[in-house]
Amino acid sequence: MKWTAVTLCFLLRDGAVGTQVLLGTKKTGFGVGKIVGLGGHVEPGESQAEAACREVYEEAGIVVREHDLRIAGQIQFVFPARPEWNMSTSLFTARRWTGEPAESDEIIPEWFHISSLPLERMWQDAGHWLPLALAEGTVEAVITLNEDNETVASAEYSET
Ligand SMILES: Nc1[nH]c(=O)nc2c1ncn2[C@H]1C[C@H](O)[C@@H](COP(=O)(O)OP(=O)(O)OP(=O)(O)O)O1
Repeated sequence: MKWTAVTLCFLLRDGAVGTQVLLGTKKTGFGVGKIVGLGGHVEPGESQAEAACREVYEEAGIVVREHDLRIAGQIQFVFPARPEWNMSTSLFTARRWTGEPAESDEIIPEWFHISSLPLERMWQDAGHWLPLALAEGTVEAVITLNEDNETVASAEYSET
């Protein structure tokens, strides 16, 4: 099976009323209209961490240094009806960065409380793995989508 290497990076900040995560509404491309994590394709010659930092900067104008990334796990997104969409996704979180989130051509960034994630506006599978990825451990998951490429056929995951 062919996997496209992609990343997702979740910036976290603590406020008076709990922890928030930076997500964003996708304006173009894959998952347009959905609220998603910042991230995207790993370019040739790039590490996954380098790609995560680059994508966060391109999508929201925020500078994250590689050593401030925490590895939060790995997800295989399987699209049996569109195998060319299969993605192997490296998850990261970060609590240190520089800059304020700014809208880009790709994303409208927005902070959300991790206790009230906008799951109804995200990929349906996010409810299976995102809360785990935002906790302190790591999550390993295989998410298989239905023929509609939207709803979840199966979700196998483990948390460490
Ligand atoms: N089922 C799924 N649930 C989810 O929450 N995120 C998913 C997903 N399947 C893919 N993703 C994420 C992983 C990756 O960060 C993103 C796809 O990469 P991109 O946003 O970079 O793609 P685009 O084609 O829009 O952009 P370019 O890389 O600029 O071509 O979608």
